Amino acid sequence: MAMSAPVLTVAGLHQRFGATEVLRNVNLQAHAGERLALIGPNGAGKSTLFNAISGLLRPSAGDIRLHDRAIAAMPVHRRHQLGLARSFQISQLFAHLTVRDHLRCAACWPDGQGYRFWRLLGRQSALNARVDGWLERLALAARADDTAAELSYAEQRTLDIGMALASEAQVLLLDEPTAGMSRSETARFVPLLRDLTKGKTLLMVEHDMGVVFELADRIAVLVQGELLACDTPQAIRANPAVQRAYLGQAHGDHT
Ligand SMILES: Nc1ncnc2c1ncn2[C@@H]1O[C@H](COP(=O)(O)OP(=O)(O)OP(=O)(O)O)[C@@H](O)[C@H]1O
Repeated sequence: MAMSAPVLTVAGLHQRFGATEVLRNVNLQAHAGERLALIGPNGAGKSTLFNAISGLLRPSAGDIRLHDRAIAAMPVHRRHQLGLARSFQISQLFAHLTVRDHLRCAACWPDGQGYRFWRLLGRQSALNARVDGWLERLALAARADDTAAELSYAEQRTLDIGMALASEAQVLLLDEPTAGMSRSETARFVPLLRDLTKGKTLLMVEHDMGVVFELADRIAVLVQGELLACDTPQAIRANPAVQRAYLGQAHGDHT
C-alpha cells in the first residue's frame, strides 16, 4: 500500500480565520484502498481539514490533490465528479423520499446524467439492478420502499454512506460515522462499513476510539492545528507524544 501513488494528498495546508491560524502546515496522504482515521482533541481542526478537502472551505495556503488533480480551488460538485464524496454527521437525506429513490438518484450520478433525469432512467433495468444490488449490500432491502424519515438513525447513516458509494465515489470522507449510534448499532455498523468500503480510500473523523482502532489502517493525530503523527494503530498507541497530547485519556474514556 505504501508503494502506490497517493490517491489524496494534502500538502502544506494552512487555514486562517482572521488572525487565527487553525491549520498549520498539514501534510497528509491517503493511498488507494486505505482507511485513514483523523483524531484529535476538540478544536484541533479536524472539521476544518475535512471542510477544506471536501470543498466547503478554500484553504489559506497549500495544495490538495486528488490523484494528480489540484482540487483546493474546485467547487464541491467538481470534486464529486472526480470521485470524492463526503458523508455528513447529520444525514443529508430527503425525509419524504424512499430509500430506493435515494439510491436511484445516487446511482445516476456516474452515468453523467445529473439528478433531473432519474425518473426517466429509473425505467432502465440496468439501473434498477444496480440499485437492488446496493439495497442488498447496505442491508436495506426490507426498507426499500420506506421513506428516509421512517428509518432508524443507524439506517439513515447507512443510506447516507450508501449514496456516496452508489455514486461510485472512490474517496470517501466520513464525518463521525458512528456518532449518535447506540453500542449495539455501532457493533453492527462497523463490520458493514468495513465490508462496504473495501477497496475505497477512506478518510474519517471519529471520536470513538474503539471504532478508530478497529477500522483504520493508519491514524492521523491532529493537535492544535498541527499533525502530530500519522502511523499504524499500533505505532500511534505506543507513541508517547500522542499519549501525552491526547490518546492516553481519550482511549481510556472511549474503550
Ligand atoms: N469559520 C470559523 N471561523 C473562526 N474560527 C473557526 C471557524 N471554524 C472553526 N473555527 C475554529 O477553529 C478551531 C478548530 O475547529 P474545528 O471545528 O475544525 O475542530 P475539530 O477538531 O473538528 O473539533 P471537534 O472535535 O470539537 O469537532 C476551533 O478553535 C474553532 O473555534
